Amino acid sequence: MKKYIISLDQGTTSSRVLLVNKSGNIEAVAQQEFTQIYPREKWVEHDPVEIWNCQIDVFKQALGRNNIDASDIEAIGITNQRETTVVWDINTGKPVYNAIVWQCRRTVDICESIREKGLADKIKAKTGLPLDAYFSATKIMWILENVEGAREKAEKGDLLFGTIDTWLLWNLTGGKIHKTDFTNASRTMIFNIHELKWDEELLQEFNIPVSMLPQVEDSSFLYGHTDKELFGVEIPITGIAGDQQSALFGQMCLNKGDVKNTYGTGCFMLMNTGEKPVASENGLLTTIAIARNGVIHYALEGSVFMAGAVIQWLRDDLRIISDAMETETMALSVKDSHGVYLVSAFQGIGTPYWDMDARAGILGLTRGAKKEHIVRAALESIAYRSKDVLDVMVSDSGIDITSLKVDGGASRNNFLLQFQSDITGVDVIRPQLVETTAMGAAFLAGLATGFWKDVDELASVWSEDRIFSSTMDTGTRETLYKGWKKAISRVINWDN
Ligand SMILES: Nc1ncnc2c1ncn2[C@@H]1O[C@H](COP(=O)(O)OP(=O)(O)O)[C@@H](O)[C@H]1O
Ligand SMILES: O=P(O)(O)OC[C@H](O)CO
Repeated sequence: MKKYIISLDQGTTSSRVLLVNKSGNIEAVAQQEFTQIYPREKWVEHDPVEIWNCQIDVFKQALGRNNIDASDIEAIGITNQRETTVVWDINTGKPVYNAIVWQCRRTVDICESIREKGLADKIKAKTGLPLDAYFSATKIMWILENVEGAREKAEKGDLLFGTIDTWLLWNLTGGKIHKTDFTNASRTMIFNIHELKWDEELLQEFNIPVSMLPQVEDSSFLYGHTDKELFGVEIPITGIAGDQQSALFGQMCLNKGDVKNTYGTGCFMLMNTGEKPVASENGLLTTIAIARNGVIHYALEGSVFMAGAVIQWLRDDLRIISDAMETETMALSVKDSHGVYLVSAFQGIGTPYWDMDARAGILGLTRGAKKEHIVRAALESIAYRSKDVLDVMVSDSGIDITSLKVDGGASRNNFLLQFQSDITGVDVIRPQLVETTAMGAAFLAGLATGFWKDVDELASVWSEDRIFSSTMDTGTRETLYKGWKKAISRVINWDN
């Protein structure tokens, strides 16, 4: 019996590898950061070759440091930063341009010209996504229009497109397999989430040749085997999911109404809405949660751009803390925020306000305000923004949320989670393993091979660390949240 599942977690700033055993314990972790490329204001790129090398290096490190033989690996699961776009030449395997990262705003003008053609509603109806530069479609268009010779090659069928999962899969299989899974496809803005295929009409509108696109498969599926050259043995690759969907699965949010919130640089909240897609009236995305055994589950997704990043700002720019860990003690050293609110609209504000002209502010300061109050207000702002998203998720889905599973770096902060519960009135559940993103891909890979028999077996792997329940009375909750809404109203449209 093979001993391990390997999870490759290719994130926006680093590549990680986790080695998971049958009991669901993590036996080894390796991680490496890679270069962020900012060629111009608001442009963000990664070098796909560096990403590949970095991912394979950490893979080999994880095996080498722990004396693991590749023949002991049952299967590989891949989870990845989503939307980030790579286009490469089928003949050379070389990218024709850097990867255009999900954060990159270079295609805002392309989006505007698509909007002028009156296509926004159609795009939302077909793909579940608002027309935005965030998603892959306009990034592919940009490469085809701006990289010399790319359009001609693409028309001849010589170029391939992939999100990062597809790029890693292609390289792991020695250039043999060009596939993706439904969760990643649902982030491209060219995938019809109802018909479950690339949308011919949108492809025509965007002038993207269908020959570039990967075949779409279930998230738990035998995609192919690693090239023997890499590890001396051929290891099956049997799981793929975008990182937020992988975290949803890793949190065992398998049923309609289950919700998770990941507190990282930003916050991503996803609710499993079951086998039917739910359209949002309030700026949430409708996306594919997971595809297993031929069954699709959909999700509603809301995101907050600045969450843990606010804490980094306090540390690196305001310099009122030296470590993120300090914020918990500082916040607890004062009895409240002393009326201070911090709205972290540094780059505009998303769900449900969607105002790119909003700017950040620290409001309600009096002469008695201390840095502890500002730190507390910063942590509270993460919880207030998550409540903003949670409230519209309830109204759009018609499903009452009674508990919220949490993960991500900032979910280590007990003050934050207690305040999250207080301000929402919802139980906040932190699992023992906060590596849920990587675990989700490991679970998907292990389920496909029978390493784990079924999800019931996995349910015993997931265990709770702590539940935070509200101790705040309704009156206080309402007063505080009213103050938050007032603070929001002051920063809206600031830069206009
Ligand atoms: N104890 C803490 N309290 C508050 N924020 C924290 C704490 N520890 C880490 N963070 C924040 O969490 C983020 C890192 O979380 P992580 O899940 O690694 O993010 P990402 O995957 O987006 O890089 C950072 O922005 C950091 O400021
Ligand atoms: O790599 P992360 O954790 O910042 O996640 C990025 C998201 O997938 C973008 O949609």
